Amino acid sequence: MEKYGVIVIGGGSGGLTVASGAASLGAKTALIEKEPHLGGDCLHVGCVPSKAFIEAANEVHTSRQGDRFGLEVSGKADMKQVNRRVRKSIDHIQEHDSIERFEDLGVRVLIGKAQFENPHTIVVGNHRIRGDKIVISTGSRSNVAPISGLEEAGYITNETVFDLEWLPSRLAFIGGGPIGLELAQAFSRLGTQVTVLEGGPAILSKEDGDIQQAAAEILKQELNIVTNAKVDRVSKSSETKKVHYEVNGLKETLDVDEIFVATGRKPNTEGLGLDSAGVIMNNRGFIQVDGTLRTSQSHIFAIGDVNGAFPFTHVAGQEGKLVVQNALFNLKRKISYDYTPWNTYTTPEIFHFGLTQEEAVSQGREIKVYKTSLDEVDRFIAEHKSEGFIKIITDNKGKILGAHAIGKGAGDWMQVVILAVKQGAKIGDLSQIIYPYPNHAAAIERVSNEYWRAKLFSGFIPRLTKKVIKWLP
Ligand SMILES: Cc1cc2nc3c(=O)[nH]c(=O)nc-3n(C[C@H](O)[C@H](O)[C@H](O)COP(=O)(O)OP(=O)(O)OC[C@H]3O[C@@H](n4cnc5c(N)ncnc54)[C@H](O)[C@@H]3O)c2cc1C
Ligand SMILES: NC(=O)c1ccc[n+]([C@@H]2O[C@H](COP(=O)([O-])OP(=O)(O)OC[C@H]3O[C@@H](n4cnc5c(N)ncnc54)[C@H](O)[C@@H]3O)[C@@H](O)[C@H]2O)c1
Repeated sequence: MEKYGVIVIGGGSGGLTVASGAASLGAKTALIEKEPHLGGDCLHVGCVPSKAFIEAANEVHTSRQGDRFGLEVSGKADMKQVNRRVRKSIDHIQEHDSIERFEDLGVRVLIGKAQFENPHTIVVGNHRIRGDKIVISTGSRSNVAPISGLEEAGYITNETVFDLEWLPSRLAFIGGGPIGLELAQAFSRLGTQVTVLEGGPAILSKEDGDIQQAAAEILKQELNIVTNAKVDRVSKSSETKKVHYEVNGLKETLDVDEIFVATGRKPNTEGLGLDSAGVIMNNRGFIQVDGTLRTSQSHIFAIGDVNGAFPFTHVAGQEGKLVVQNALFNLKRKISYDYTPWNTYTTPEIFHFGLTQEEAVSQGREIKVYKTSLDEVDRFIAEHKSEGFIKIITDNKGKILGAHAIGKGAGDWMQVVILAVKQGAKIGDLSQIIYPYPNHAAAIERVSNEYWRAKLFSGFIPRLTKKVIKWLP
């Protein structure tokens, strides 16, 4: 039986980070992936294709608005062309995540489904391999809500949408989280009539309340969004799919050509033989880990979506880097999610960092909230893209507890705040750096000026300066 220092199960965002890190540091490393290619969900059915699809849809949308400048644009978007562009983006990045590249790094790549035989032994096809340390990074998949008639009528998810060869005229999205909304808006921009049925009282339930409200107002210009929608069943008559739902006690039926289900995620743990490994799961069905990302077996780690902490590519990567150290050097370093931001790539983009106002209040903190509309920031005004705002939540001393923004490119220009907080800077420090005029990040300067305005131009300081100025010659 072949023996390895580290065996990684799953060649996606988390697994690839561990495999390359462990091999580069000299550990004998094996990587097991069930698909014939590496890259995982993010590359094949997640982040990359969705962002390529969104960009294609945005280009179509912008072209259609050419009439504002006297240009005539007509015609229907060709889904085959759109998805060909999506494929091109995947193929480009696939080169970086190729099996050959990992083998060149010294990783033994085994293609096949991994199954634990015992806590140290894994079976993959005809191979039985043994690992001193094992890292599970098998990701997640759509948790399709159990809706009567859905299976019979058929539906699409992020796993099948990028293979569509035709553009649906009418599309229902069940679920108003980031997966649903990013793609719902993209379809709308390609020319589809889109309805989003969200079971909860608001879309984007993890966002700050003000952001949720603003996002709903903006997105409603392009999408029909129904909240508190209880989807009872789905039926099909000839080519039309019917979604039967109830809202505020009223029964409604929505006729569509296709249904996209985006009702959350569930971990890929089936068939892994976790019982044989002695690895236990938490009450949500995700693999239970401690702060060092060790499972109930101290030599087995679980990272990425499968541990249910934060389902993002950058988190899987961050966890992977920590596990390389903990696994190889028997360290007990703990993961910190304190500086974990995320973006939602709707138009406009949404940036999320730290506590929401609701979370800060529920923790009983005394907070101050600074908010500036983007229609006070010159660049957004010049570009006619001034929808949105920036909001920073601090404690009484100006320490940043949360930062949120909705606006053009917010996911990029708000990065400044993450660095500032990481360096221990407070809100006041954000106005002490120079923002080359007229960049978008000046929104940060503007909101931090609010802090100084409150501090300097009211209360004791202006009373004092008034007196000093009076006595000056
Ligand atoms: C539509 C969509 C858009 C998204 N957009 C973003 C975004 O913009 N930004 C962001 O940060 N995140 C985004 N995400 C989330 C992101 O894709 C995941 O958080 C990330 O892929 C998780 O990485 P992972 O390593 O845990 O899992 P994955 O990258 O999915 O890798 C898991 C791998 O394990 C393999 N595997 C599973 N079981 C076995 C087994 N038994 N044996 C061997 N191999 C196995 C799988 O085939 C897969 O390759 C998006 C997700 C979706 C669905
Ligand atoms: N830009 C990004 O970083 C990005 C993009 C897409 C996905 N992701 C990741 O993927 C994860 C999963 O995204 P998601 O949108 O599938 O999940 P989610 O859990 O965020 O949202 C699912 C939504 O579906 C609703 N829902 C559930 N059952 C329903 C039903 N029967 N009827 C109507 N509504 C129902 C829920 O109330 C919820 O609002 C996200 O948490 C995110 O971390 C990230």
